[in-house]
Amino acid sequence: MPARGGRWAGFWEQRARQLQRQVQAKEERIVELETENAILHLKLAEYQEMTGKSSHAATRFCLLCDEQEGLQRGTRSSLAQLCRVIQKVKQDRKELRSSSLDLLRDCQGQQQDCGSEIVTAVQGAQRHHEAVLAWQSKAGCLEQSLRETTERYQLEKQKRKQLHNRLVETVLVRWDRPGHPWINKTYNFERVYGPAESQRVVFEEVCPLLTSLLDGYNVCIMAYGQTGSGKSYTMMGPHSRKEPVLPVESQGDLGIIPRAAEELFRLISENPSRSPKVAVSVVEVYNNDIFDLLAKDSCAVTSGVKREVLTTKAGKKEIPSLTYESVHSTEEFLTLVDGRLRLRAKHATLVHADSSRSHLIITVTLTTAPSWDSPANRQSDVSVLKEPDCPSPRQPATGRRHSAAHRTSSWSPGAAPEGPTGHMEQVHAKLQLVDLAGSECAGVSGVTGAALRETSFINRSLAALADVLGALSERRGHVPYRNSKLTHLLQDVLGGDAKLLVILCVSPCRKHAAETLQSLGFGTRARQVQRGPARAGRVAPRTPR
Ligand SMILES: Nc1ncnc2c1ncn2[C@@H]1O[C@H](COP(=O)(O)OP(=O)(O)OP(=O)(O)O)[C@@H](O)[C@H]1O
Repeated sequence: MPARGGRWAGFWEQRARQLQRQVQAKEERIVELETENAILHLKLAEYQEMTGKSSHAATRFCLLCDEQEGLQRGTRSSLAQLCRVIQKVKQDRKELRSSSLDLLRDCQGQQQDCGSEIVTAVQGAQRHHEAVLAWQSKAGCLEQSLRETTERYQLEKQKRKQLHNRLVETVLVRWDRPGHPWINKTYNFERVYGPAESQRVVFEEVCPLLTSLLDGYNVCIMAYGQTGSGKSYTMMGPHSRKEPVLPVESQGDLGIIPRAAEELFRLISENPSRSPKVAVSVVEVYNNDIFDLLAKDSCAVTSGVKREVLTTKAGKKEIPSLTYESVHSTEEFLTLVDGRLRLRAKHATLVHADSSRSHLIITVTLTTAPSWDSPANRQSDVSVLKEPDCPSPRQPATGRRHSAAHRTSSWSPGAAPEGPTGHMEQVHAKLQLVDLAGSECAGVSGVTGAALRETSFINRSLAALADVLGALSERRGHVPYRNSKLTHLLQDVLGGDAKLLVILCVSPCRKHAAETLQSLGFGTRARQVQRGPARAGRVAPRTPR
């Protein structure tokens, strides 16, 4: 038994050790497993954490996926829209292309048309250019020749002026009267017209004066001579003619007055920018009284109304209330003057069946637009411009009608008419056309009674005119202007700055030699009158046919 018990004990011991070893191994294994478990727990925790993270990431991913899906949907719809737009654009582009092609074709067509037009235009322009060049060269030649002609003209003008001043024409009078000393006398004048010379030739002498008139000079053209010597013929034309027919040249016998009117309006029309207004007054000096032949009575009938000459503050001679009428053409002028000439005093004498018994003075006043600076606007130099209280009509000598005065549109030429603004218009220049009554010897003309009285007044006024010219030519201190109404009225012309042309009408007949000598003497006096710079007296004798 102890041996067997010992063996069992050893066995059990061994067995216990074995089991112990096994338990130990198991415990170690458990520790190991626990360690592993812990590790695994750790890993699990780690994985859990990772899983958490992953699920968070997955959630975010899902969200992103959703978002992306949404975006994709949006993109798809946008894409679809875009596709539609692209389709539309493609369609539009197609249409645009086709319309562009059409347009291009049109443009090409138009371009071709334009091109051909441009070519035509360029060719035309070239032709024009060539024409312009040709005209320019022609104009250059013309300018050059105009310059040369102007220079030549100026030279000729100067020469002509010098010659004109030096050369005069001469009238030689030889008169052998039984019982009287032999007369052999020469008279020098600017120009002498023979019986055959036409009215046109006489007017050529007058014509330049009208240019002077428009340049602002006062001009006076006066016909002087014995009765029947051709004064009225020279100034107006023949008595027997009907109303003048225009143009004046078509009636060759018309005198200075119609020709001057025509030339005046022609010159005015040549320069419309300065276009002065033209007004006319018609006055006669009859039996040493002044009559306004344009004045009308209360029934608007024209009659001669007596007027007086006044001296203005500036020393000018004016006829207050003198009637002026505006005229705008030669026709108006001639109609007016012709009508008034019928009122002129006439009387048959032995020398002349239609003798004028008065001095006729037609005044043409040119006025320009009102100017603030004009002397007329600064001060009127007319003292009194009132109508006489009781105008006295002329004593009738020809059975003509006379009645009380009635003023129409009238003004004094010195004061000038008022313009539309109420300002005085400025007198530019005055043209006086004077047809004097003829000097006559009562014995020769055979007049008596009222006609003799007229003759006496005519001769006295002509003598007064000759006295004035004598005083002026001798430069006497006193010039007797007031000795007659005629000289008083013409004072500004005779002693002033007007260009004066005296036409002497003289008869070549022996029986009128005394009167002819007297007229030539008058002309010589007139030539000797030297006044201001405007003019020297020019005298041109004329003999009737
Ligand atoms: N150069 C001329 N050519 C043709 N006829 C003329 C010429 N000169 C004058 N006569 C004529 O002589 C006549 C007298 O002329 P006009 O009436 O002109 O004279 P006057 O000098 O005016 O006379 P008065 O002073 O008496 O009025 C008229 O019939 C006129 O036609």
